[in-house]
Amino acid sequence: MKKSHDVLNDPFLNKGTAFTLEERAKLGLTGLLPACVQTLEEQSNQAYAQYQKKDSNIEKRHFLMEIFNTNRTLFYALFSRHVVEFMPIVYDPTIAESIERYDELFVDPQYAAYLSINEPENIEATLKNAANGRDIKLIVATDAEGILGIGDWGVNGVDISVGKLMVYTAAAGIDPNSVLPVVLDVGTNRDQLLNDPLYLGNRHQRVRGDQYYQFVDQFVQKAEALFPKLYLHWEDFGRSNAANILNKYRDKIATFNDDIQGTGIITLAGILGALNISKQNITDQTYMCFGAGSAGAGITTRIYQEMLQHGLSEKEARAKFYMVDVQGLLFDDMDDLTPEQRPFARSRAEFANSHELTSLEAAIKAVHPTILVGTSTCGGAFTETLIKEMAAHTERPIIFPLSNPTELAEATAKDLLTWTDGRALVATGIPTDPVELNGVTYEIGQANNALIYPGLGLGVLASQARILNDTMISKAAHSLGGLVDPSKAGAAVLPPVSKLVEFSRTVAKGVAQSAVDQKLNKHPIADLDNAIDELKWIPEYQDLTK
Ligand SMILES: NC(=O)c1ccc[n+]([C@@H]2O[C@H](COP(=O)([O-])OP(=O)(O)OC[C@H]3O[C@@H](n4cnc5c(N)ncnc54)[C@H](O)[C@@H]3O)[C@@H](O)[C@H]2O)c1
Ligand SMILES: O=C(O)C[C@H](O)C(=O)O
Ligand SMILES: [Mn+2]
Repeated sequence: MKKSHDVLNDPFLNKGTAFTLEERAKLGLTGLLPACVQTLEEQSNQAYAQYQKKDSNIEKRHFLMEIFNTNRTLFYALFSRHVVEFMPIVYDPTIAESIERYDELFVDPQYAAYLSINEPENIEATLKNAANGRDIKLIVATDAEGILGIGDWGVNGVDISVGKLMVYTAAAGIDPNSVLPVVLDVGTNRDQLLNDPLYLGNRHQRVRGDQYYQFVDQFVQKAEALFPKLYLHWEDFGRSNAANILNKYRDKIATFNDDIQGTGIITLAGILGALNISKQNITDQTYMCFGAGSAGAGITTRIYQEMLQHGLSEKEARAKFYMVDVQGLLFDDMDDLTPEQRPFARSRAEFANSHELTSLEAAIKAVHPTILVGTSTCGGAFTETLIKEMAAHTERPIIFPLSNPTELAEATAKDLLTWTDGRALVATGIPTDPVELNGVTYEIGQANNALIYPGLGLGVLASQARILNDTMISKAAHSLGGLVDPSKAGAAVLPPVSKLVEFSRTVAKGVAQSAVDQKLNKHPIADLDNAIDELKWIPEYQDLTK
């Protein structure tokens, strides 16, 4: 058993002033703490009072990380008491600034595994060292080429893996002892970092091609060999690699790409919520994606799959979708389409003026979409002119500006509701306060993959599913239905973050049941609810002397 400072310095064991006098005597802690023995409640209240005195969001986050780095139980006890308030601080949007300033603010590696493409021979040792004997069931891995919408941040991007895992525990009770944040440091193309004397990562351009994919594969093989119960979450990879990596492994191991699949699920759930309010059918919609990258194409594919499930043929369903990217409306004669864009590229013969459709506004005028989803990283792209043009042709336009962080959102909910006189059905990627308009309070759903990936992960882990397939993913999207009263004026299209813990459990049950129904569970499960509950970690102190 660890003693003295080995206990105090272990964030998984440390209780700080909550160590009882008996524990202090048995663990060699006598005199190493102030005399007063506090309860977890007293510690939480004291920490929260300190938190409230911090002036900026980044200072609030930095303080919370100090708690995280020294006492995981206290951190999650605090997080569980303030989920709605802490999510935008621990996670999106404040995590963007934390990543941008990672090397300036660095104080602790936070039990992450830093894998360098220059030492692939160290992958196994690094994963073993980082696990340190723990039974790792969940890894969030990033190469940080596409952090949120802020792009390539090299090794700084490790913070997105750490932050995503914090949300897994806060939302779904995933045991923090069983998780491992990983960054694949393959270099960075950001000159600001390469020229920054404080930068802590490999100081060279990103490595691409065979060497890159061999490195990723070595990581997967070693991780799967070391951690047999592993669920592997890919996060914020670049558009040219994200889908390739997911497609290579999705039928072989339990794995998931949050930007592609997670956003697809939450956006479908939001659209189903919106159609619940407008009483319209999904097969009557005309869908436009603005920014057809990992998230945009992933969402489009998910909505397309849903239309097939509602009885449309592939031809009928494809006719409902339009993608706009840097080229404007995407056409099938373009030679720079990604494999994920190509199935949705249109024929120029459909338009008399196809060569003029090189902007979002022109595309909207030509197509008159009823659903517009932004994953473009272009802040403010949904202007009043083009939103009014869209709203002139559909009674309840569904408009989701999903780009993160805040300054990159294509529009604000307030503007969208104002410009459409309250008719728009809105969800945003960042948290948005309710909007008051014409005497109605509009609750704004957060279409962020953080509302779905924790429950999805809990479902995969509880069922010990061999893989995560589309049936399970579709089930996750439909599990979020029915949680909002659509008849209430200003109703949100998604359940509120205040119910995140509750609906993460609902999602987990649906996903786990789907895995078992498909016989994807590696071992027999007598009671699924029990299997889920057994995985749930509660932030409360254990008696270390027993
Ligand atoms: N709300 C969520 O849960 C969620 C989930 C994933 C991604 N996102 C956000 O979506 C955005 C994109 O993320 P991604 O992972 O798909 O990145 P990505 O780089 O894969 O895709 C971005 C796409 O936008 C296109 N684009 C860039 N500038 C454009 C312009 N001026 N006009 C049209 N298209 C343009 C790019 O060509 C690319 O195809 C980011 O801001 C990210 O934070 C949000
Ligand atoms: O990280 C988030 O807030 C959601 C998503 O994964 C993104 O990349 O924006
Ligand atoms: Mn992401």
